[in-house]
Amino acid sequence: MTTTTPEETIAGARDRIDVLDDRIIGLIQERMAVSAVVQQTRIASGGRRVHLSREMEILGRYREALGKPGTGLAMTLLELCRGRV
Ligand SMILES: O=C(O)C(=O)C[C@]1(C(=O)O)C=C[C@@H](O)C=C1
Repeated sequence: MTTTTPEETIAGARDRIDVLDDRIIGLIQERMAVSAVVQQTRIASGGRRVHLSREMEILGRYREALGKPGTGLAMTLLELCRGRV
């Protein structure tokens, strides 16, 4: 029987975290591109970049799923997607 050392367990878990972080970053970049389409379309038809009620919906969703830090995460995501307001 082979035993796994704590160092090996940690190294393996960190490899998985790196893979997950790459996927998360890819998803964020995809979200930014989709968000840009929505914003550009709204602006081209005379609207504003920011849509507050939609942002409230998104903040609520993240908070419900992840608790209070979820709100901060959603705010950071929104800033990445539409810039600072
Ligand atoms: O859903 C929209 O109307 C968007 O423009 C997308 C988005 C987002 O990234 O989620 C970006 C800016 C708006 O203020 C609200 C939401």
